[in-house]
Amino acid sequence: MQAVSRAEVQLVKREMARGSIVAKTEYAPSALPRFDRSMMDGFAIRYEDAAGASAHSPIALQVIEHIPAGHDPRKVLAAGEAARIMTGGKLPEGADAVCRFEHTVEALTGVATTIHVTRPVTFGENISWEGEDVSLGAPILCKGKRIGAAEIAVLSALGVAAVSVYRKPVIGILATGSELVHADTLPEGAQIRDSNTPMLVSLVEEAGAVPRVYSAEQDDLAAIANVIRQASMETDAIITTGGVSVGDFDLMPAVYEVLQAEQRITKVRMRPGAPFRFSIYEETPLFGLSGNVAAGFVNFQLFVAPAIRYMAGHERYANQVTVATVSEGFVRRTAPADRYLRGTVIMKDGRLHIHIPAAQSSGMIGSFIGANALLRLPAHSCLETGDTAEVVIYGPVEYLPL
Ligand SMILES: Nc1nc2c(c(=O)[nH]1)N[C@H]1C(S)=C(S)[C@@H](COP(=O)(O)OP(=O)(O)OC[C@H]3O[C@@H](n4cnc5c(N)ncnc54)[C@H](O)[C@@H]3O)O[C@H]1N2
Ligand code: MOO
Repeated sequence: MQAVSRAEVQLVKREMARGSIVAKTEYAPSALPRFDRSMMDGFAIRYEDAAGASAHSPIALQVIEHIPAGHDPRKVLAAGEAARIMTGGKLPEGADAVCRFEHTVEALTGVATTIHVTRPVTFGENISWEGEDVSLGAPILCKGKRIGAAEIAVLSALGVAAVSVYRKPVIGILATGSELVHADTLPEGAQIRDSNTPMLVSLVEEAGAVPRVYSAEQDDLAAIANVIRQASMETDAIITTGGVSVGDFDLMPAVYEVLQAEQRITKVRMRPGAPFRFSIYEETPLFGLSGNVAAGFVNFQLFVAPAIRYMAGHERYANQVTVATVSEGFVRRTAPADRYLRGTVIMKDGRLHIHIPAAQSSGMIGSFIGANALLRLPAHSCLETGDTAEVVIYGPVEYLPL
């Protein structure tokens, strides 16, 4: 990760912070709830007053006031008294429990001045005490963690209007290849629709960054170099697809030469995605992915996603690696070089299992539908049904009932 750096810290409005990563741990400026409150519709009482109450020998209490949510109690509750209180209502001084309507008689009319409690309550029953949810000074946002709906709810409840987060990195995307047409264009002859660009837009967003799509006069070295020059001034990193292998029109190596980019990685010993390249141009990282759609997907998950998460400020930016058991129906396989097999991991009987489809070619994307993991088959190893193997999980895992 030395090759990429964290984006700068900025203050953003609470509602704009969703999906961003916390740059500075935030502490609760006040307690939640702000006051002792009722969790049920019922009567605030002194718990000792209801000791021994039952349906056969109910205990009578005098109703002294009515406390809807949002209203301050006006009276102090004494022994033998009750205050009609609604869920969320502020507990009157002197009360230490709430007896719900269902455990009283004559309660539901709302006008009774005396109620009969038919069940004892314990101290604090149906009460949420001040600070019980979030105590004053407790950490509410932790550095390096992603902000989601729950964090935004807590910030709102505490009135925190803005938070320090890392700016979401902007990632340039450039698909190369003169055979490509836009996904909405009807391809003619041997043309193909560009599926890498929309795929990368989604992957970049999933990784917590902002995609910016570029286009260049295709298979024109100077034009591609110019677009990269321009993009390097507007983005934090650039992803290209295609043209990284040894074909007659595979221009990316020549583009890096023209740009005098510092080439750090020119090939990786794995499939799919062997021709992956990583370079630095004017301090901007350039990820050169294979044009083969599955190869590009694998390159992205293994190398680009962790780098983006790092730039975005994630504390745990590395891929999630664990082990899973290969499910029924897998045809025994060996690998001359490290191989990543796409598959679907599920949790069953308390263990992770992976189903691996037969279609594993670098140019095929169909078998990625519904997949959530890549199984690593190390070079010169053999894999069959029932074996356990290392898996990189990149999507949500379904849990089957036990
Ligand atoms: N003689 C050799 N040929 C190849 C080698 C090799 O070592 N020697 N490597 C193979 C491997 S492995 C891969 S992977 C591919 C990599 O090719 P490139 O990354 O240079 O990609 P392209 O040639 O530009 O395209 C490959 C394939 O993908 C299609 N493509 C390209 N861009 C898109 C896009 N945006 N959306 C959808 N599909 C795209 C393109 O039409 C090609 O079919 O090279 C092997 N060859
Ligand atoms: O490395 Mo390439 O991605 O196998 O086909």
